[in-house]
Amino acid sequence: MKFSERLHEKLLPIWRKNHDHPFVQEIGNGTLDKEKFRFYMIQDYLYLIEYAKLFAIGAAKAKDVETMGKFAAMLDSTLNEEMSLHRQYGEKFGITPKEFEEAAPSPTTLAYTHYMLHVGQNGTLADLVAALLPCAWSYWEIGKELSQIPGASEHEFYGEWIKMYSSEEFGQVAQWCIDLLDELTEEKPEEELAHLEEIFLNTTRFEYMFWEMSYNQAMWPTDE
Ligand SMILES: Cc1ncc(CN)c(N)n1
Repeated sequence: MKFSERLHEKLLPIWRKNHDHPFVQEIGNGTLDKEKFRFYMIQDYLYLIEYAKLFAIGAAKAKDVETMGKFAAMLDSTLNEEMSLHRQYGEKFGITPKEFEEAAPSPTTLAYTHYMLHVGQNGTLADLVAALLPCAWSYWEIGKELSQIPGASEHEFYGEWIKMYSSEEFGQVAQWCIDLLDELTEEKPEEELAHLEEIFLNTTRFEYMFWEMSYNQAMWPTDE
């Protein structure tokens, strides 16, 4: 069994929870409160700045030029394609790119990005890919599922978001990460696989926390 198949089987219940989260469901049926989406966009922009750095670290840790090139391309597409979606929503909300960049990260954004970068900087290339894979894979699954809802991709506000994450190009990035992790884990001892599974599980849980944080627009507790 490929390692990605093992991960998929094991983590399906958490993924189901992610897909069923009201934030995701309400994007799908077009009823999500725009203030919640605005909050999410800002936090997600900050998240993606840090997430993109993982690709740079991946390029530095890669063992061959082809893999380096792939990581470089993913860094570019995150900054210039995925984040341009956020900048377009920013225009609708009256948020400039500079305001996005200068916004304050929430505790969940900080915890999630710091965890990923810690694993990416201190672990192996397989550790890094295990940390970033739930981000690419789960969004692709969510995008595909929401795109099956009649009219969802054409929704006047949330349609663009669904189109981005159900797109062929986004799917190719997720598939490349899946294939790379399978390649890197071939013939690896169980102890190492269990360690990778734990990393994957942790960022999968962070994905859930990110939906939850966005739905509740959760920042730091106030001092009062
Ligand atoms: C929190 C989060 N996770 C994943 C993705 C998809 N790159 C995203 N935009 N935001």
